[in-house]
Amino acid sequence: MQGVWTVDHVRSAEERVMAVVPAGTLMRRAAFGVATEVAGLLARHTGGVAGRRVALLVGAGNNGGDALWAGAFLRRRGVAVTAVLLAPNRAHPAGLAALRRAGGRTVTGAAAGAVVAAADLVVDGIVGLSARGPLRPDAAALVDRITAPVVAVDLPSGVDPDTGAVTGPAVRAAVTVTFGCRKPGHVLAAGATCSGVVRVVDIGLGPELGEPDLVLLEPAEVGAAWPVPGPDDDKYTQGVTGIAAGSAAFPGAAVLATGAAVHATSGMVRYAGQAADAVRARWPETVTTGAVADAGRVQAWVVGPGLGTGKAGTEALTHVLGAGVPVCVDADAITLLATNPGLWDAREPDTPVVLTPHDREFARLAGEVGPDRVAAATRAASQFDAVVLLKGHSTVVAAPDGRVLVDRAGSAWPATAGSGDVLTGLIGSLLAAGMDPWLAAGSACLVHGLAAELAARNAPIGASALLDAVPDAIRAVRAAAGASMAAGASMAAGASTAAGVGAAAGASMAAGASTAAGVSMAAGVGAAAGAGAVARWTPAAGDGSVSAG
Ligand SMILES: NC(=O)C1=CN([C@@H]2O[C@H](COP(=O)(O)OP(=O)(O)OC[C@H]3O[C@@H](n4cnc5c(N)ncnc54)[C@H](O)[C@@H]3O)[C@@H](O)[C@H]2O)[C@@H](O)CC1
Ligand SMILES: [K+]
Repeated sequence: MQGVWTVDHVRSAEERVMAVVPAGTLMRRAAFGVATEVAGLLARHTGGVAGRRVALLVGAGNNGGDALWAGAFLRRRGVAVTAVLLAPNRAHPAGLAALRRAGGRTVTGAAAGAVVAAADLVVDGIVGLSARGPLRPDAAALVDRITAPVVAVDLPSGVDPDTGAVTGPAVRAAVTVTFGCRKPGHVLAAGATCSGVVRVVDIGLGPELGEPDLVLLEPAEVGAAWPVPGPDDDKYTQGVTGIAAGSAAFPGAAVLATGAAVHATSGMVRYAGQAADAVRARWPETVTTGAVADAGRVQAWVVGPGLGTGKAGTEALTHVLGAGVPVCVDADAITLLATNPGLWDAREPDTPVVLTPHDREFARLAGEVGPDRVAAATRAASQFDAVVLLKGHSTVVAAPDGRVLVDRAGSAWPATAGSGDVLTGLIGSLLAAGMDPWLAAGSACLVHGLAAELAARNAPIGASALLDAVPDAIRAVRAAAGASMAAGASMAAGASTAAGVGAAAGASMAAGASTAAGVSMAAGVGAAAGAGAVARWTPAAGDGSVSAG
């Protein structure tokens, strides 16, 4: 898992480190990381570094200081650096002096627009961890003039550092170079999109950071935990998933949710409901009945997709909540709980529940999501004593015990009708296999996003295609896991680290999973989908971090 830390925790860690290192050390480490990334991008994409034009957008604080120091380092490589001072009287004094000593130029006011428009690359040092609200009008007007790729310092300006919310104009970076660790603004809401590829520069905060506030699952760990049959297994030992979904009006939801459970594990799937004929026709390996009461024993239930909110749906929900096994509650079942909270009384005490609302369902169940998606999901998880998977481009999964993970979709391809039914079926089968509900929800989400990318290959898809790609997605995460295990084994056997890393990188590329960079999981798909300039500037696959030197 990769950790993500809130601004308060980053600041505390910074204070502790700053107390024991000479003044200015952290800023110079940070700035050196920015300069390294900028020089690398210039070299790879313009064929050189010396003589290239870099514009620095410099705000009033230390974020601008980082940009100015980075400019000073870039001058040593012969880059033509011009700093646009947005608050000339408050620009970081030491950074400004360093840039000027190194031969960098500064501009203010009306001359700035032309400098920004003519740059080969723009560095965004407008505002960082102290950001409040969107870009101010003067900065927004300059950002509008940018045609070159942007490297954001620490965080794209205009993005809320702790929620990723963007409420007005914001910088859209090709690369964000951040310091010490990822912050929530890099992975949540619109901030995840504005950040582009995130590079983490080690400035020595690591030992002081403590437990992360959020985590990101890695494809390799999902692959390692994915349940597959062992030599002693049969169809029952791997968990029987019950699907209470679909109706005469919506048989498709039942077919999709059941299909996901069929693909996810080798355990048995029982379907119960009004779409039994359609399910049996498409998935002959399932056992079908007309009502949940007749379904027989299962190890987890999925309830809701296409179920309807009438009498049959209410009866099905009441039955599964009282069955004493984990339940994934989705779609119409969420609406039923929202409109009739008394239905919660049917829940067998201690039954693990996973709720999978999108924003409108969440609002019905627990009030408006608001700008802080982590706070909303955490609040609902505690209120309902359930894992809450709040869907979005970045999906937040909160457990009642306070654990929170974020799944940053590598693409928007999962946004298609029926996609949620597939996700629910995946979660249900992982619950039936006995996986921790929070991990089950997060793992299903990661595989679901990867399946969408593999299916789409850069063209729109429907949920059936996504479903068909689930086995390939599972193969990919299992291959990533195999590669890490092989790498670990060879390192333990005394093989060189480089060989291990190379093997892992090769295997994850073969698997279509670009893991540590956390960018598009289907290699190349995300880059190809981006706007021309951004795609051209997407960094080469790397390990997602650079040394501060
Ligand atoms: N504290 C440290 O140890 C380190 C900090 N570093 C840098 O310092 C940054 C934080 O610096 P600061 O705390 O000085 O603050 P920032 O540079 O983030 O912000 C400066 C000022 O901008 C103003 N502001 C807030 N929102 C704005 C908006 N939307 N538009 C325009 N102006 C806005 C505020 O008055 C704020 O004080 C980090 O993001 C990072 O770049 C790095 O140098 C690494 C070390
Ligand atoms: K910034």
